[in-house]
Amino acid sequence: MTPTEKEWTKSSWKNFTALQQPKWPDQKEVDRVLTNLSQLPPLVFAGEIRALKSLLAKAVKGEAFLLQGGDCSEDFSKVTAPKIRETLKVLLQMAVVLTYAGGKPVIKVGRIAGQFAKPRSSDTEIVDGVEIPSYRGDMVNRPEPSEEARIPNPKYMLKGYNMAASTLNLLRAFTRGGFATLQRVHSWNQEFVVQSPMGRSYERMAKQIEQAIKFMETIGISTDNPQINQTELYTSHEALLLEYEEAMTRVDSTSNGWYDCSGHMLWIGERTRQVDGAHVEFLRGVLNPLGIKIGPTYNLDDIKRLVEILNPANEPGRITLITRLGVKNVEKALPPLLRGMKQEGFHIVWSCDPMHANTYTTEDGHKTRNFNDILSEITCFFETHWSEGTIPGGVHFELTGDNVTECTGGARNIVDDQLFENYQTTCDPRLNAEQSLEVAFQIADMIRS
Ligand SMILES: O=C[C@H](O)[C@H](O)COP(=O)(O)O
Ligand SMILES: C=C(OP(=O)(O)O)C(=O)O
Repeated sequence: MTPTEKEWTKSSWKNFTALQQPKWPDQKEVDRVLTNLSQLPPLVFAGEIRALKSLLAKAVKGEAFLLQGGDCSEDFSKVTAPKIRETLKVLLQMAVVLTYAGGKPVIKVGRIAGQFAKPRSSDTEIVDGVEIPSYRGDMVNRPEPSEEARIPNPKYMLKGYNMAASTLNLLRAFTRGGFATLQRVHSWNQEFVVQSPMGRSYERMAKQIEQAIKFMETIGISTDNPQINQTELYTSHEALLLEYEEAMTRVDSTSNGWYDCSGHMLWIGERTRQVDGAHVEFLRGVLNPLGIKIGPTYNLDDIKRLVEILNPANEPGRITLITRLGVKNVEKALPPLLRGMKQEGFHIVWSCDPMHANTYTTEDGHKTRNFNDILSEITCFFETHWSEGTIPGGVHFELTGDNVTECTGGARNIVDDQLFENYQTTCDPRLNAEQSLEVAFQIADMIRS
């Protein structure tokens, strides 16, 4: 049986194989948590989800650009006001750089307020010679390297809901309450970035924006409006834990459609996008915009089938294909994908994730990614789209507002031996604020020319 052969319900995914699910030790406790979750208020609203979808429909045509980014794996202990503010700042900075260069709206989507579950390559890992279960995200188990910490605990799903709610609450306050006003564009520059070459380029651009706003005010154009004073930041995460996603799925009373109200945009990962899998079955029935990760070993027919199943009406804005091919493969693997999908006439937002296929482990065991590889994959992504006549519609990053040392390279040229200095991620390496800004300026140069 493949998805679409039977009627969809929010639990029909249970008839299919669900990969990467936790092995909960106590099913009764899981059921209690899920009942509780299904009675709690939605985290986001159907109207907001629809608004994001219409913005993404613009990105299909090249009239807007998608910037998606945030933690690899959100950490409960870092759900604090300063951390949330720093992540927001870096996304705002990147967005303003891209808007200024590209001359089109930038759709800001955080990997935030729900990115608490991780698919893993292996169920176990060896720590100090002992085999223990892998860490699977804070909604499932704990990152500390002990057998006990790695036992899945269903109560963490409830905690994840609460963490997502607090994060969203603060994000809504920051984005609507004056913090994100373009009049404060200078203040988004982080202290540790200000003195760097990137920080100085940002300051110059911020000054020009400030002058433009002053000029508008001088000639009597009001700048007291939401376009200047407010912004929208949408949330996204990988829809991995199907029990949690099901519990957060509700019917919208205004449209009668089903929406997964755990986040605005959801994506399906490289490891769980089997055409006949439970994740595809679940996602085909909810109306949120969906991302699909595509790695270098993709099968073109599978991708076509996936898009048909998940978007039978070919609705623009519903599907974002997020290619994560790796610097070594992108030149070869991207053109046939673009041609194949173009031939079918699918409406797609094409986004580039230059992180996930460029990971390597250093001699002393740090998982990292090199800034130049990241940049080269992005460059090749843009150039290939331009030569194939398709539209590069967005980018997808693992990043943080903190001054971490997780990815090598960049203007400060972090080397392998320096990674230990401030290596904080619980899963994959993220760009720090300075590297994130640098990548935004590099993309800006590409789109400007
Ligand atoms: O973020 C993506 C995946 O969860 C991550 O890359 C998996 O890492 P692993 O290969 O160490 O399991
Ligand atoms: C797991 C992820 O990516 P992928 O499915 O592309 O490996 C991710 O983006 O967190």
